Amino acid sequence: MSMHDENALREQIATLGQSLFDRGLTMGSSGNISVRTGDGGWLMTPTNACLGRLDPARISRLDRDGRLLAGDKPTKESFLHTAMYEQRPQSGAIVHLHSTHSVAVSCLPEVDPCDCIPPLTAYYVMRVGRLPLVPYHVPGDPSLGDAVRGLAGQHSAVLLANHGPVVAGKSLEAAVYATEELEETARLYLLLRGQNPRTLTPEQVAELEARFPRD
Ligand SMILES: O=C(O)[C@@H](O)C(=O)COP(=O)(O)O
Ligand SMILES: [Zn+2]
Repeated sequence: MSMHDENALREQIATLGQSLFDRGLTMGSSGNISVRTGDGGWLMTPTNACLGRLDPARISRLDRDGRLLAGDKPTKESFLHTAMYEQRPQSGAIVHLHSTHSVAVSCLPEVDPCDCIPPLTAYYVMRVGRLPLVPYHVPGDPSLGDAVRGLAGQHSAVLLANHGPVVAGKSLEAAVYATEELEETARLYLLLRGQNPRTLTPEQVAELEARFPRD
């Protein structure tokens, strides 16, 4: 990857991080973002950094073995990100947020751990699909990577119990869009809770999946 391309990616991470933060999709220094680089390594947001105020030059650059090459110490969730990439060669970026409604769903005792949010809308099916719950782990614990590894091959998004969503996309833009859609659908799900909403039928979901395959 040329220096020019790397710098453009650094700028894009900072711009989209600020956009997510400014719209209240993650707070304080929560959340992290990574993007795969052309040489098999990654750019990752530094640990304890606010996504709303990222300095592109300080974003961590890791090689294919996860060693830090440049920038600040990476997110403590680097294991989680690399575990997900390992299972998803088609994914170019990952976003993890503490977006309020998604976190709320991750705390509900009644959610189906194989599929936390029902197919309420077509766009949710197109962007996210089936969303499994990953049992609670201490943030940054390498065991979280192992837990995600078993699910990431089949799912581009997972929900960490009592923590938040982790969403992969072909590009950073795609991962951000899917994370936004997940958050809005979590909000709808909470709004409709107890009202027995009509969801899409399995046939409607299958049709969407055939016409709009996800990455
Ligand atoms: O919840 C956590 O502690 C992490 O998952 C997180 O969101 C922020 O950690 P860093 O990326 O290490 O700042
Ligand atoms: Zn987190």
